[in-house]
Amino acid sequence: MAAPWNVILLDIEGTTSSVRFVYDVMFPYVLKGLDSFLVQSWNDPALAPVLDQIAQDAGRESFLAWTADLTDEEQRREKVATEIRRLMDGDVKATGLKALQGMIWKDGFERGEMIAQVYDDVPPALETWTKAGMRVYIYSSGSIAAQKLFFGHSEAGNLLPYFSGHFDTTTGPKKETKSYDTIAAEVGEAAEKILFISDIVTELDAAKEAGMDTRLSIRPGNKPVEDGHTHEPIASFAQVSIG
Ligand SMILES: CSCCC(=O)C(=O)COP(=O)(O)O
Ligand SMILES: [Mg+2]
Repeated sequence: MAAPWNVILLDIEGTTSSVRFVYDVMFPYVLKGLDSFLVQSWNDPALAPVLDQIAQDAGRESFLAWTADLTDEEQRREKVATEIRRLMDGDVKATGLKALQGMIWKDGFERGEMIAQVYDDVPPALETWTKAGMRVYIYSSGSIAAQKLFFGHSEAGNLLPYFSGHFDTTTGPKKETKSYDTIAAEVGEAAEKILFISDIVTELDAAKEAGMDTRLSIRPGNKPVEDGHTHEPIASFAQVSIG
């Protein structure tokens, strides 16, 4: 029997990997390194668009406009650091914050200070699905750069060869149907031929509204899910039946 989907689209936190790893390892790494990263990278041209994005996420036109009242670099860095801490306190999935986190995680993954946790059932499922001819994509609030660092440096080794591509919030928010329309168009598949797996019901609702098939990821430490949703739960990728 042919597989019911041509594409499998995966969330990361709460789906391929534990919420605990993100909150206990990855986020503290950012908070610890934030101030020194900003000092060291302040004149790095790669930081400028990220600072503009942080300002835009805060409702301002640009970093220059956002910090126009400040007189020196140190004050501007402090404003950025305060905003990053505020966003992280509220677990806001803002695009600028996620881009900055990815830049800070780069050293951590590349130096071996962090190794990404993935559930044991994930690598064999990626192998099975891709061998069966399906394409696998990631859609996470984590930036595409961060996703590549994460899966390039996982406990199971480099998992990047399994992925046909990556999506983040630059495609659109994960709780909006339009984002899933865009992803379907970009991967060149009818939405009905795409399975999206996530731990967040509102993300799955948006994907289903776009016509995608869905599975609700139930992993240890995930936020409890209220009854009344319409998504088939799975506790392991081994439960995804490809026929
Ligand atoms: C490499 S992603 C790190 C985790 C993260 O920052 C995040 O926001 C994950 O969100 P998800 O959409 O994968 O639940
Ligand atoms: Mg998630």
